[in-house]
Amino acid sequence: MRAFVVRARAAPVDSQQFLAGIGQSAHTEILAHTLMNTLFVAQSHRDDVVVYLVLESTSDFSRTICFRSSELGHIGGFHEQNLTNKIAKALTVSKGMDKEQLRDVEAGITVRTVSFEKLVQELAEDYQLYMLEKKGTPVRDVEFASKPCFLLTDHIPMPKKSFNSLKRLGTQHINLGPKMLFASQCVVLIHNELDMRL
Ligand SMILES: C[S@@+](CC[C@H](N)C(=O)[O-])C[C@H]1O[C@@H](n2cnc3c(N)ncnc32)[C@H](O)[C@@H]1O
Repeated sequence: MRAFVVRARAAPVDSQQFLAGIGQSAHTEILAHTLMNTLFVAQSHRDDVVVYLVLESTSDFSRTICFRSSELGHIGGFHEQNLTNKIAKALTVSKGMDKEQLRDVEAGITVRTVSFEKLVQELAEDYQLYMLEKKGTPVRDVEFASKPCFLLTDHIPMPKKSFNSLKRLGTQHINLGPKMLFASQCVVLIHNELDMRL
């Protein structure tokens, strides 16, 4: 199993604001692009992937939308609008939720009011955490654990205080090369690196 967490610090948890953020300063389209490249391959989807999108621009709780590739039904197409609509639907379902509640959205998709910090604490019990960042170990020198979980951000960097808590959870840092890439490009390289080692 491969897990990916995208911490989207600029993404609104209100579904209308989320949709309005496409192509604007919130750059919510990043989430659709990353979702596309983590879950799908040509003519199919990967069957061993779980993706967590953590949307943090909120006046109450972060929303963590989870996509499990093995449980997803027919998604209805790979275009950006379809994927952003799936995220917006999960946000609508999450309206009025209290802290740390979970709701089902549709097959393979759930939404939780859980923070990034709490989520990674939970994931660290099952997975080896790897943070994608330019100062990390070159990916080709990394020996991956059997259950890796990759942590990425949107265009806003991980806050400094998160580095200490991630360190306590044994997070390793990975570099994917000299260029600053989009999160959606990082996940393709990670998948490919793992695919080549199978
Ligand atoms: C567009 S980048 C984020 C840019 C952000 N402004 C920053 O300075 O970190 C999106 C995600 O991809 C990761 N990333 C981008 N290029 C990378 C590279 N060459 N190696 C490792 N991670 C990378 C970043 O760490 C971040 O999690």
